[in-house]
Amino acid sequence: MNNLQLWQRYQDWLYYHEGLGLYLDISRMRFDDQFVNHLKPKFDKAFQDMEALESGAIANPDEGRMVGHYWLRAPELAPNEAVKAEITQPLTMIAEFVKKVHQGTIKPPTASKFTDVLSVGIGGSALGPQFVAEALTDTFPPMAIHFIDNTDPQGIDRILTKIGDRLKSTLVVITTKSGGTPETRNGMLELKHAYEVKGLAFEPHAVAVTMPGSKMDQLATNWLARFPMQDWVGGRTSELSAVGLLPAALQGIDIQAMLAGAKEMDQATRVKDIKTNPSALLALAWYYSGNGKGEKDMVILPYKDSLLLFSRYLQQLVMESLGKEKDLDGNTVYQGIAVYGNKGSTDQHAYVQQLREGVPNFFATFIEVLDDGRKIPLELDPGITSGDYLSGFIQGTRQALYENNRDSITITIPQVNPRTVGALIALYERAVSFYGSLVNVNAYHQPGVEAGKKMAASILDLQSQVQTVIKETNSPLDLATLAEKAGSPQAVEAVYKIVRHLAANGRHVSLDGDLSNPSTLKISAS
Ligand SMILES: O=P(O)(O)OC[C@H]1O[C@](O)(CO)[C@@H](O)[C@@H]1O
Repeated sequence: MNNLQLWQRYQDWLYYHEGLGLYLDISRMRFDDQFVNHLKPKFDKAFQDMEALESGAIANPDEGRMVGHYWLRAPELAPNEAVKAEITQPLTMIAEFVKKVHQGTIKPPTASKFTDVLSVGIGGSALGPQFVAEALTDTFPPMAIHFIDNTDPQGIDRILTKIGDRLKSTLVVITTKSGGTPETRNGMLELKHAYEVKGLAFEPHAVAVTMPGSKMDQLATNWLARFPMQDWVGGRTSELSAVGLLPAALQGIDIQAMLAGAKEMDQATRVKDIKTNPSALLALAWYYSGNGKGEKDMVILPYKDSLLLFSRYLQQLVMESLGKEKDLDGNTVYQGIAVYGNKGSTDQHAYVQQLREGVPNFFATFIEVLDDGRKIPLELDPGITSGDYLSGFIQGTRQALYENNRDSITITIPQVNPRTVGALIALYERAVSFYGSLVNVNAYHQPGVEAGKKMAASILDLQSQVQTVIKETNSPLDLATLAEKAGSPQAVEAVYKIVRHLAANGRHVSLDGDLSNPSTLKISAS
């Protein structure tokens, strides 16, 4: 196609949401009308599936759960009054709690006000709050936010050192839907210890966001507050539940505007017509690009620093939802779409070289923000500002990729603000739902993550056995004997890795022998 034909294609496929000022352009994906017609029956089913899901169907069949994250921004659509109350009550609780924290009516025992928020959680209990904090926090927010999203002691210490004496005025938010995630539990225990070391009580500084009745909920009965998480909201779609709204509100972000933006996008994506439904257009483009089998990766390139974490947020939303071995009929399908990205134009000086010329196994998604965010533009060259450069780079890269047969989608928003961020979240949540229907997978469970968790637990059990054997044995042992005495003769490699880690951390284990030849090693207590 020549430039004028492309311009026509651009106009033919351009989606514009007037209320949100959001544009979606899929003209640089090379599908044709025949492809769209071919997908129409699948989309008819996807629209029906969405309607059923929004009416309260058990959309997550193997966990027997409703999937209701769309009701979070439209409680009036909840299937019954009880579910509606599960949405509205936490919203009232959050508003009241945050107001009192900001006023200093709710305050820590040894300081006049809470100054900082320390959020502990992982996966869906961290990625949304992190993305939103990066995207929307003011330069001088009412409370600074920090995150612990791992069980890495060095990472935890780094945050604690940064907070320093302000620990006494830090509000700890422990977020875990299930209430039993080990990383989050460890973060909580580490913080409890940190408060104790400073002679402070942990409980009056802590709140929990978790499902009522969960382990964490039971632990938190004497904490400052508990905010319920709904059973019918999955972790990766929980940003607009208490999981994301509480920390956002504490940072002074307008959470009602986030909800409103998401609601507007939900409404726009209830239209049962591919061409005028932006989430359907995204799902269509993904299906086209990867042949309905995820053959191409999704590269997310926002040309705006504050959207840096969008790709990380989408990584979980898309990959945990769509990355499935079996389809809904039990066939082995190995579905999914790999997601990665960072930000432009920064990435142009890193991996865009491969995108333009290397293995063509991706499609790009550019996110463009019209407002440069400067009241007084500064011209660096005659008539040209930094923002003009950014705008030029996004156009240039899109064009350079297209010329070399690399497809792309472009989403344009007027500004990064609570409304557009809420809308972007909803846009992708619903695109994932549609795509899940198109490829017939359950987008709402995550059976695959359990295997790694179980294996990690068995390694920790083995470590306890190994430590007991080492402590009780006077003479050095080789790895095979140690594994045998620990009751796992087959697990020599695992035992080797356990003792190597213990030795590296001064945990009363020494390894003697040739480190490049593990079978020569003798293990003893030290
Ligand atoms: O909020 P939770 O229950 O601690 O879970 C955290 C994350 O762990 C997962 O269950 C995967 O292990 C995600 O789906 C979830 O977002």
